[in-house]
Amino acid sequence: MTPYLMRQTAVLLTQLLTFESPADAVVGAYFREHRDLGTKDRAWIAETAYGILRRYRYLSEITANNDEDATEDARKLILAWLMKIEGKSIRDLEEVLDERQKEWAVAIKSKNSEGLSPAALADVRDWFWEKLVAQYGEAEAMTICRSMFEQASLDLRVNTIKASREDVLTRMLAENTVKDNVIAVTPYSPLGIRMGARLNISKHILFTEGQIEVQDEGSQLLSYLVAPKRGQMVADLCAGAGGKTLALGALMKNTGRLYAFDVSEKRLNNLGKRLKRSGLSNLQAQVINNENDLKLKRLNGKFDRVLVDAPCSGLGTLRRNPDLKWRQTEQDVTELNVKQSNILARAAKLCKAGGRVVYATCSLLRDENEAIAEAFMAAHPEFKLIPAHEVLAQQHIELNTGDYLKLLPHLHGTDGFFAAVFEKAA
Ligand SMILES: C[S@@+](CC[C@H](N)C(=O)[O-])C[C@H]1O[C@@H](n2cnc3c(N)ncnc32)[C@H](O)[C@@H]1O
Repeated sequence: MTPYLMRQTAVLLTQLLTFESPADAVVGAYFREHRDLGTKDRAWIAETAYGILRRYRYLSEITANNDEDATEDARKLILAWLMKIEGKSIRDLEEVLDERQKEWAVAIKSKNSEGLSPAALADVRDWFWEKLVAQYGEAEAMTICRSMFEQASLDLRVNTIKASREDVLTRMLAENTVKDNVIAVTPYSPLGIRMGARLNISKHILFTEGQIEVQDEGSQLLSYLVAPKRGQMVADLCAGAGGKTLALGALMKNTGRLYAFDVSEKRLNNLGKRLKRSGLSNLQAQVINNENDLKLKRLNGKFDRVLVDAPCSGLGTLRRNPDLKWRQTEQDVTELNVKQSNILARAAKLCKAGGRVVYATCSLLRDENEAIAEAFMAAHPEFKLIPAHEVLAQQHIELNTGDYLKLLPHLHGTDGFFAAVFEKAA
């Protein structure tokens, strides 16, 4: 660490802590504006800033920031991060600190976690903590929150339209793609590869040629839960940039018809770019105004499978998006619940008799998960719940989390996901 790096990180952190935009967008824009920063410096700045976002509440409480000077507060947070989380001593940092910063360091050193609330120790907002405790109990809620302090692994999905997992693994091992070959198959997804070390895969030839995609193992499993068959009609109603759509297309072996809908043109454009690499030709993307868009009407009752990867709080992805802890409010979740129910109800109409609807989120909250699924079943007696583990077992994936698929980072090594499979009476 140098005074220069400290300054750069403090400026970036000050922007991040306004919580006006998603952290990945802020960091991306910052690096585009500071092209002079070298690779190592960028890595240090990004890792420090993300680390602080993960531990923001705890670090803020022990630095007792005064909120008067945002850059000064950011510098205190960096110091607290280095000392309390990275284990640096005042002596380690002495050379890079000015006199005032040394005083801050002495004050930070004297602080411990005594007197901090459980929510502060879990590093989440009170409302989220209370919901987690009500669902999981205090001990597991703490384990879940702490598991989100870790960086997520980099998971890849092999695109079976173009390659096999064996071939990709052999090639990566042969060329030493990851230093020390910290690379393995994923425990559950038959198409996943997990990289133990972070690297920029987007320039790798296997990526540019479309043989691999970046996709969390949990997200890969959701596509298996949809279990589309060759030649079927499948809709991805909230396709976004198409992480799951592309996986579905590959599972369909590029046959049948796959529709990708989303309200965001920008996200569907990103899907377009990924589609070119994928080699899929069975996919049609369409922007809709909302789930009641008239464009969907002619498709009522036509689909064998409908995936609702619903807009959600994203609170299962805090390892990757720690800023969501501070940006999402309880009110946001209540508003999302209305959208989630409406989109799921619309999916029910698109589904044909004997077909299936899969409802999924990357949230940990009952309000966005079980509560939506239960209300759906109560309002739609023509649908029955198919146990998720049975659907996975039929595809030789041994993973039993009960009738619903419920993935948690500390148990499954994936992001937090929820999914329910509903089948419409024939
Ligand atoms: C969880 S994200 C989807 C991620 C995507 N399936 C993937 O795997 O990359 C939810 C998506 O729902 C979209 N969305 C929000 N409201 C919608 C609506 N009423 N109808 C369809 N899509 C909607 C958002 O634009 C967002 O892209």
